[in-house]
Amino acid sequence: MRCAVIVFPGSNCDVDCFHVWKDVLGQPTEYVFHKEKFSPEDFDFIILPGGFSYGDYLRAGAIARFSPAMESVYKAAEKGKLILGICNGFQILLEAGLLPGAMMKNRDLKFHCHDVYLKVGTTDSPFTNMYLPGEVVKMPIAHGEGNYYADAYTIERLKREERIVFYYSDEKGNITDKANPNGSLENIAGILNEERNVLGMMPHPERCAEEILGNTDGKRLFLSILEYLEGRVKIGKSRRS
Ligand SMILES: NC(=O)CC[C@H](N)C(=O)O
Repeated sequence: MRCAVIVFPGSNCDVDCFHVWKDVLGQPTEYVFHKEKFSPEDFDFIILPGGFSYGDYLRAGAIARFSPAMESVYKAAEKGKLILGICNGFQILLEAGLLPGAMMKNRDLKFHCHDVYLKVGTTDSPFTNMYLPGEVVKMPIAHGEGNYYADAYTIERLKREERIVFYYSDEKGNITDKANPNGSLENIAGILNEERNVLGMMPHPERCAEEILGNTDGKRLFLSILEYLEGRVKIGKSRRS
């Protein structure tokens, strides 16, 4: 299944994402420079990687969302292609309006770089079908602007439609303020769009997708995508009003 990793000026997780899809999962993978456009038919899956696109000037993701490649990302999203935004990629998806809400600076104004526990909020998605409902996993975070905010109506809707994919939790899965590294509303670490083909998440699954890294909890996210793209799982069993 063909994957594009979009490279913005300042991306720094592009190589890791490329490596996971290409070498760990053995799938065709290409870099697409942010100035290039492509057709929705060219790829099955698109990654907006982490980093500091345009130096995080203005707000993280605020400039990158105007890149020519983003026009192609919009079109691909509309056609139902899978889009995964990790960290800065999530910030870009928010700025682009492909996901609802906004990121603010972490509540303690510090850059957080450490492992976190995450409670899986839904397995009914192309990205999380290989996890168990309510499972607790561990992934690294590394960001200064991960404090997710949305208005009360949007939060209510995200919950009702089971679009909160990961919550920051403690090791036992309790969603507490202490386990919240950045002040995100409802401990939100990742969300889906309404159609469930776009996921934005602050933790880095590509940094925990191989034994050699001491943690493979992120690998199942990429395996879930492959399961879905190869037609072995269907989504839409459990949800939506
Ligand atoms: N790892 C990343 O993607 C860096 C995140 C980012 N631009 C921030 O500090 O908020």
